[in-house]
Amino acid sequence: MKVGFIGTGSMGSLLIDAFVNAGALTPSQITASSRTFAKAEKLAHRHPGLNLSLRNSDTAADSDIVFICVKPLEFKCVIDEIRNAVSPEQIVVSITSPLLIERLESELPCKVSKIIPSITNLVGSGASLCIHGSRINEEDRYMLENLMSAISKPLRVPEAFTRVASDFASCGPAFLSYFLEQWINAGAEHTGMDRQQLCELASEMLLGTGRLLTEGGFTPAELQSRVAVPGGITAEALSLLEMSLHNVFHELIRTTHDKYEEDVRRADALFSSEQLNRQQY
Ligand SMILES: NC(=O)C1=CN([C@@H]2O[C@H](COP(=O)(O)OP(=O)(O)OC[C@H]3O[C@@H](n4cnc5c(N)ncnc54)[C@H](OP(=O)(O)O)[C@@H]3O)[C@@H](O)[C@H]2O)C=CC1
Ligand SMILES: O=C(O)[C@@H]1CCC=N1
Repeated sequence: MKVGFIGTGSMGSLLIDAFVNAGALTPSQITASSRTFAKAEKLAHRHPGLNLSLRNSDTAADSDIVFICVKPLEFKCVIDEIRNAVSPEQIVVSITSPLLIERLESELPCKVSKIIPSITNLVGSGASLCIHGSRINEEDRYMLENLMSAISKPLRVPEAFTRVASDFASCGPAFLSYFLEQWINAGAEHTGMDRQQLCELASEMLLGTGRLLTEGGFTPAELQSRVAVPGGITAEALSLLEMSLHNVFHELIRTTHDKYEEDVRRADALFSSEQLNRQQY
């Protein structure tokens, strides 16, 4: 199996590092191209044997599966470059959610899926969200999800729920890290304890909490009631959080969904305006 990566910025290189480190792909199975070629060269230096292409169309033509790892508004440019280089048996995977499957299928003559990774996949953890297009068959699904299972827990989600699922799986590490950073800073400022040590404590706590929620059989509500002894310190602080953060999570979901809708519209408009031009001439 040959796998291509178009765009070796943060996520493109993370996926290549993760697949190679997990032994799921050898460097010689991979071809990469990127706008700033030096970023692709850096990867080839890290993974001797990895193939580089100057043109996205060559990356696409050389691969059974092509991951497109660019930002939503950069997508059209890439699609225009690869449209004539892919054939019906190849699979193009978008790692960004605002490009809709319907749009990708109408623009490309091949099979398409969206697979939304997470920074947690770098350490072989966290989920990857799989949304498969109508041309993907059972064998393709198995191949894609088997590949993703080397670095993550692949979960199928309906396209309509991509945003909320991605809020947790992909944005979540940033949200939780923000929460921890504020908490660590406050702890250090109030008590004088070393930030680094607090960060170590917080990180171990997060890891343990994740394990209790996955392997330990706890729900978030059960964890809270087990820790917060009646009349104790945790209960007091939980009441404060309940009062202070009550509405924040509804607003968070609204915010991510509004931005997503805007990105869908803007990414789609790039394709639609050209379609209109094509119809006029
Ligand atoms: N960051 C995250 O945790 C997650 C991100 N994603 C999605 O991944 C996508 C990429 O994000 P991220 O990797 O952080 O972004 P980056 O900007 O770091 O990476 C995008 C890369 O694509 C390159 N690029 C842009 N246009 C082209 C082109 N026409 N041909 C070849 N390469 C091109 C850019 O080149 P140049 O270096 O010149 O800018 C850049 O290196 C986003 O859409 C995001 O939604 C999904 C899940 C998690
Ligand atoms: O911030 C973003 O747009 C991307 C989507 C998921 C994680 N990062």
